[in-house]
Amino acid sequence: MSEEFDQSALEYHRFPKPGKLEIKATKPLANQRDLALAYSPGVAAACREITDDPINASEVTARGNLVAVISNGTAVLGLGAIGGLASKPVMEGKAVLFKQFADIDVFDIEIEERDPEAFIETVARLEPTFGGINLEDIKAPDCFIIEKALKERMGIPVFHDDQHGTAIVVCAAILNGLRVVGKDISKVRLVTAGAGAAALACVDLLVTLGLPKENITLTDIAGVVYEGRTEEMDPYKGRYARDTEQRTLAEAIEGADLFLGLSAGGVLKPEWLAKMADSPIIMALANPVPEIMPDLAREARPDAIIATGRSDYPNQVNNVLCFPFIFRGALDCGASEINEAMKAACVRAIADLAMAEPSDIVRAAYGGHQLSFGREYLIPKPFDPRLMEHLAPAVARAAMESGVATRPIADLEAYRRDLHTRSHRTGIAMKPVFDQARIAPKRVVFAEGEEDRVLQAAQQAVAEGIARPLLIGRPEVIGARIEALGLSMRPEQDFELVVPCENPNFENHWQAVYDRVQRRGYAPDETREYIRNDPTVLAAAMVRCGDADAMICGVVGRYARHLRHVEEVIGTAAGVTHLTAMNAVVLENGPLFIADTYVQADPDAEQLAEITRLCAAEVERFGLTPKVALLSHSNFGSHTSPSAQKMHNALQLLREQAPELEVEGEMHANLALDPEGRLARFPNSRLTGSANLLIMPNQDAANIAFNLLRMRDEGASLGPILLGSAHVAHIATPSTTVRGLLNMTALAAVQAG
Ligand SMILES: NC(=O)C1=CN([C@@H]2O[C@H](COP(=O)(O)OP(=O)(O)OC[C@H]3O[C@@H](n4cnc5c(N)ncnc54)[C@H](OP(=O)(O)O)[C@@H]3O)[C@@H](O)[C@H]2O)C=CC1
Ligand SMILES: CC(=O)C(=O)O
Ligand SMILES: [Mg+2]
Repeated sequence: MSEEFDQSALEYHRFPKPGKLEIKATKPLANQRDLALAYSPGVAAACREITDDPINASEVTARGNLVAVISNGTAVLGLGAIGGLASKPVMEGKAVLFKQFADIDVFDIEIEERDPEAFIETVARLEPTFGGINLEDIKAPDCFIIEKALKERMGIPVFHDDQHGTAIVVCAAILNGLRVVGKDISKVRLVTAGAGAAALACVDLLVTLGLPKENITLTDIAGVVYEGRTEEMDPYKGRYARDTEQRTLAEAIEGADLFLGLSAGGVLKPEWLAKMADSPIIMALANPVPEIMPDLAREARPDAIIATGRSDYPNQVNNVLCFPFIFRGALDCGASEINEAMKAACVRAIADLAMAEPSDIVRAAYGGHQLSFGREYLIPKPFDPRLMEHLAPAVARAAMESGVATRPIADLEAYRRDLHTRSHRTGIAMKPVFDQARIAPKRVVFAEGEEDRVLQAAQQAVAEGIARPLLIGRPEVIGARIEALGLSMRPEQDFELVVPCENPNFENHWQAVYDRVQRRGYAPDETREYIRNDPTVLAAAMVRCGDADAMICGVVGRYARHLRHVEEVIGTAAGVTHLTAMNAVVLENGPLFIADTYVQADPDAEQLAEITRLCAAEVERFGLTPKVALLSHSNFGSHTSPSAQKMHNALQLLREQAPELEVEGEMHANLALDPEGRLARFPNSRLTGSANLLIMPNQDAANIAFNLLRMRDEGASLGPILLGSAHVAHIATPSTTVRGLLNMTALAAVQAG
């Protein structure tokens, strides 16, 4: 690892606050009443709930979602017995991974105690605090004794991550690796470097999956684990002691199909690899330095599949793919333990997910690399947002079927959907829209049907059952891109191809367009060209003629060009004078809508009133009551500039046109979002609570505010949502993600309903 990288890691840990964690309150504590509820006397009511029935602890405390990551620092990564204090960065790190990947809260607990019995006594007494115990970086064989005793004594899941988390991920990777090289698990030979916590758990699980015990050779610091060896032996490795003359890893590796390193950096020499069998699988999983660096292994054996525990090489085999999700499933069904059936379910779920279509978010997180199942993509990536929704329900189902779930989940499919929503923040805002779209899926035509993002969004729309995509493009290009992206949707069955040069409804389409544009200077011939050459025009014509229910364009090219086509061919709905565009940023407490971000550059008061009405109606689709603030540099008449005056006038118009609407203005942005500040400044405000729809005086303000918030909030955003058109049409932007397009598809389908 370079010095520069180490320096960056230290800065990451030091600034802006030391460490990686803090505690955050989930309830307000702003006044005397909150204090009385949170603490004495109110808290006593919560205590009594638990004394009445201990199961209520998961309802009135954070326990049901709280896991202890506990270590005594005796086998910290591959750094050895560096002690509890020095292990703290790793344990804080595990806590962050639990939170980030599965929304599980963690207290990291480092205990300075190397005697297993004393350690067991300490941990066993923590049961009231936690919903689960994740033991971490405790050396073998102590970890076996500790885990067994704690499992017996505690009524909550106890899981030694370095054993079982690692074994689950390793087994998924090996099963998939063998699939790639076409070898049968019952015929392969395995040699390990390491015979400790991780290695022994891995070989145990591999044996249950069908790898014959006699095909396994363990090696450790003293070499091959053979029958009769006395040095550095314990009964746990003794189970795999072999009757063999081999004494070193260099000898044992001969003819092996699999190398599994869970020991220390650099113990595998490149020159030994030549002796391995054809297409060997080399898993060098010691952290942070693997048993062999992948480039050296690749040079020595170009035919090998290579994996490490690190994120900077392909095939990261690391227990992070398991522990957040196995605990998510176990906690959510109140599992009293994590048993063999739950582990097996997790192995299968990880292995299967690698073969499903990779997600756009994973691609984005990994620099847009092509990720399809194969030698360099054996198992999913840690940033794959699908992990939680695939693994946790599989684990919960296994817990329920094996009788260890104290709070069984009645509807596992609804649970999966809920997890999906939790792993995609925009999903929470979009949930009511998706639910509605599923009721009667509509035909949505995509103008840029050859684009990768469109194809991925279409695939997801099919999988979610929210729309039937119609893709404009060349069949051979669309087919090739579907193949390259590893998507499973098929023409006719899942989507329709719309080929511009073979358009059977061309006559209808051109006539419909001509009706709209003949007075805009287009001759019949030009109109024909217009449709043939521009897929946005064709998509608009299809919607106009009823051959599609809604259209989406704009993934390529300028917004203004697409807008012109939509205005020309589709136009505004009856009673609407102008189109308008609204975006939303999804904040922690819900979406904040902003308009007009793309269409009207400098709307007057009349136009602002229309924008507000269109946007407010759309906000309701998200299951929200619109609360509108008309924003300005002026605060309730503090300025009389023309732009302040127009916001004031818009308010008067809205009071007449939509008297039921909760709208106020003109006001500063901070007061829109701060009800108490607003009340102090202007007690007669008719807006209650925080505004969820901000109407800006012009497009500059709207677009700038939206993009600022979007960057601040790491891109969780919706839109642009085009409003006021005679038929449903949406114009994406070149930066719209697959998820953004999927959200637009769901919205379009619902609007068309
Ligand atoms: N990628 C992943 O997800 C994970 C990786 N790991 C990595 O695996 C390694 C082992 O962890 P864990 O099992 O928890 O630790 P343990 O201390 O329980 O086991 C370590 C094992 O490695 C052996 N070993 C240590 N040094 C050498 C060496 N120089 N040559 C040969 N064997 C050696 C030890 O031998 P002996 O028994 O003789 O002491 C022991 O068998 C660490 O590097 C850790 O980072 C662990 C968990 C997950
Ligand atoms: C990944 C992990 O848990 C370890 O290296 O110890
Ligand atoms: Mg570990």
